[in-house]
Parts: sequence; C-alpha cells; structure tokens
Amino acid sequence: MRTKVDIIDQIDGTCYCDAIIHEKDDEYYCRHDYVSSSIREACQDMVLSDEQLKVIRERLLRSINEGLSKETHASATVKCFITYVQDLPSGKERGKFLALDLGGTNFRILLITLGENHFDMKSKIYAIPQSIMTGSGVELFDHIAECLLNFIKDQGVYKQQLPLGFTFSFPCQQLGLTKGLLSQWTKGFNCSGVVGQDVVKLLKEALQRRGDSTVDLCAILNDTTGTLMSCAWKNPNTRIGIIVGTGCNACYIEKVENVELFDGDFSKPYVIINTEWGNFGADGSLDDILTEYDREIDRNSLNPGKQIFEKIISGMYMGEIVRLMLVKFTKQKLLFNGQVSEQLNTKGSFLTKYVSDIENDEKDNFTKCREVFHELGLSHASDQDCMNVRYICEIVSRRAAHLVSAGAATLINKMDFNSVTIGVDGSVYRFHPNFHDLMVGKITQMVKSNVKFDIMLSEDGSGRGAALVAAVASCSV
Ligand SMILES: Nc1ncnc2c1ncn2[C@@H]1O[C@H](COP(=O)(O)OP(=O)(O)OP(=O)(O)O)[C@@H](O)[C@H]1O
Repeated sequence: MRTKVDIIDQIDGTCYCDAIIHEKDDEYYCRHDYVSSSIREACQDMVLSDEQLKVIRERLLRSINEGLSKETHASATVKCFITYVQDLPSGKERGKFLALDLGGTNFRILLITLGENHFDMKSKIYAIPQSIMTGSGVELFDHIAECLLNFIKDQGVYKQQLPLGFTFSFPCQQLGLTKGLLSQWTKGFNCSGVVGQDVVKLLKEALQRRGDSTVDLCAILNDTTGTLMSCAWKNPNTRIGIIVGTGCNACYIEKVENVELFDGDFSKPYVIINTEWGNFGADGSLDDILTEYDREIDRNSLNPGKQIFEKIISGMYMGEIVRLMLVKFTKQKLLFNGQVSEQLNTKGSFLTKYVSDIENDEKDNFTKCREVFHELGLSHASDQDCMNVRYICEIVSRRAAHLVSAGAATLINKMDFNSVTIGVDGSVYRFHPNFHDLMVGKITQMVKSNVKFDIMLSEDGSGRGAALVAAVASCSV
C-alpha cells in the first residue's frame, strides 16, 4: 500500500506537490506519478538532497567569512562588500528624493516623496539599448545623465537641489557612501572603461559634461540594500535583503567587529554587508552539484567561471536551463515525439516567465503550457509532454528556491537574532507561484530551532530603498 509519505519519499524527499489527483483505498497518487519515469530519472541531477544543501550552507558560510576577513578578502569569491549603511530607517524620514535604478532589465528614474506613513512615487522606465550595454562607459553614463535631466525637467523639480540615491546593482567595492569601484560587470552588461573605476565619479562627470545638473548625488547602493531598507521602513525586524530577479544577491546586517576591513563609524554596532553571493562557486566550490546544463550556460555566458550561484538560480538563466533540458530530452526521444522545433533550438527562446506560466496551470489542465508550446512551435505536444515539461520546470525552479533558502538560512544562523524578517524582491520570487512557499518550507528546515523568520515582498526596494538611504544619510557626505 502506498501512503502519502511514500509518495513524498519517492519523489525527492521534499515534494510540495499538493495535487493529489487520485486517492483510493488508502493509496495516494500525486501528479508527479504521471510524469514519465524516464524523465524523472533524467532530471535526478537537478535534485538537491538535504545533505547537499547542508554542505552548500557550510561552504557558503566559509566563503562569506573569507570575504569579511582582511587576510582573505582579496582572493574571496563572496566579497562581502561594506555598504557604509549603518542606520535603518526610522519611518520618520520626510521630503523629496530622487533615485536612479540601474542594474538589470530596466533603467528607471524615480521621484519619491516620503511623508507620514505614506510615500508617493513618480517613475519612468528608460531603455538601455544593447549597443550601450556593451559599448563604452562614457556612452552609458552620458545616456543616464541625459535621461535624468529629462526626467527632472518633466517632473518640474529641475531647479531644486534634490538628494539622489543611485541603486547600481553590480558588484562594487564601496569606499564610502558615495564611492564605489565596479569589480565586474554582470547580467549582460559589459561597458568598457568602467571596471575598477568609481561609478559615482563617472556619473558626476557625465552630469558635469552636460553642465546643467542640480542634483545632489549622495549615496550609491545595491538593490539588495534598497530592498532591506524599504522593508525595514515598514518592519524594523528586517535584517536580510535578497534579490531573485535577473541576478541573485543578498545583503544582511553584520556586527562591525566581524568586518575586519571596516573603516566606518565604530560608534554604531552594525553595518549592512552586500555579500555578492551570486559569485559563490567561482572557486569551484559548487562544481559537484553543477549539471551539464549549468556548465553549458556558464561556457556560453559573458562571464564564464564567474557568478556560478547566480547562474543556477536567477531569472537570466532559469528559462535557458529548462530549454537545454528540453532540447536534450527531445533529441533522446523522451519528449515531443523526438521533434525539436526551430524556436526551441534557439538560445534564449524559453523565457523564465514561461516557467511561472507553466507551473501556474491548474493541476489537471495545461492551458498556459499549451500557449507556451504554441509560441515555441511545439503544438504537436501530447498531454504527457505537458505533464513532463511541467515537472522539468518544477525541478529547475525548486532547485533555485532551495539554493536561495540555503543562502538565507546561512545568513540567519550566522547573525544569531531570535527573529528575522527577510525582504525579497525580483520577478522570479514575485511571480513564480511556489517560490515563496518553497523558501518558507526549506528555510524552516535549515534554521536553528529557536529562530523565527518571515519573508516579506519588498515594494520597490531599488527605488524607495535608494531614497531611504539618501534620506538616512542626510546627504552629509
Ligand atoms: N513571471 C515571471 N516569472 C519568473 N521570472 C520572471 C517573470 N517575469 C520576468 N521574469 C524574469 O525576471 C528577471 C527580471 O527580474 P526583475 O524584474 O526583478 O528585474 P531586474 O531589476 O532586472 O533584476 P535584478 O534586480 O536582478 O537586477 C528576468 O530574468 C526575467 O526573465
């Protein structure tokens, strides 16, 4: 007789599948039972056991400690950059602030008004053409400066000298609140002449070249810091900010005495550390869990060998991992009657959004899945193909959620607070139907038993968070 527990064990020990579609004579079947066994077997290398996740936590903690240590910081893969943000918002911040948000799919400019228990936000999205993303740094910052000046003119605040927080979501070594040296480009950007340079200075120079700027650039930050700050504005218990969007990164609150390179204000007990954990694994410490798909993605990326943790989690790569699996399994005649479409064969054609769409279908219906297949020239798919592809999407997104959870649990256990709120932002977390629940389940298993935690969706961390950092900094630097 098969019980519910047998099913859970059979799948991978952590089946969250709530879709028990057949329950008869005390026998239970979940929809994973209807996935072809050949597909289940072929996906096994994507499943991480609790033991593997424990090892990943231990290695990540070691990498974080290497980033924090004076002796090992230079060679560390997880840099643990000091943000120089030492105060969380009190909720009493007031005024008008500008924010620039650069670091992923969109470039945004925002005008934020903080008032009592409310905030107002006007924002505009500007495109960054591919030619600028991989052109020269001067072109990039000239483009940003031009958009900024157009925005403040449109908003009627051109004459006011407003504080500006610049969310620049690439790995930066900060030397103060207004000085950040770019360590490396990620997420498809590759502008020449910027790595090793102070991006605040480059933006200020671009504004000066235009000669008509009146903004007061008073803080540079990462979107993780913005996420933590924007959640802390609502919930002072927030001690971690995580992004699962185009990229993946996290920041947390660390005691200043644990940060050996800290040269900020020692009268304050904590400082936010931008871990840049996306680069975890660049020293080979994740090699034993990487699959052939992960390796192919890395080989074909703009930054081979780097950002390995990010590449097995984030939205920039998740859809492509699924696509590579689908192509391989189709060639092996495990899917689509062995017929690969031209679209499916095209790099980048399987959007990460499709993973959410497919997993969003009701348990016995493949409406969204069939829409995706139609887009991909796979209208010949059978119901069995739909079942199998949904399983593949689940396996890939679940691995991502479990890896982020391992990271979050590492930080929670390291900080040693009794209660922690985690602020999370990014479209993968926001729109994937199970990401939040998967994280809650896995983190619960991994944190010390006396710690309570909850996960809160950040409302526009990159924008409001930048304004809050600018506000808290009071533009004193
Ligand atoms: N519905 C969805 N489900 C899952 N992923 C999605 C969805 N929509 C978009 N994405 C993915 O999310 C990523 C974009 O994330 P987000 O919207 O948070 O932007 P971002 O600011 O560029 O990210 P980051 O903060 O990492 O720089 C893209 O890789 C995209 O494929």
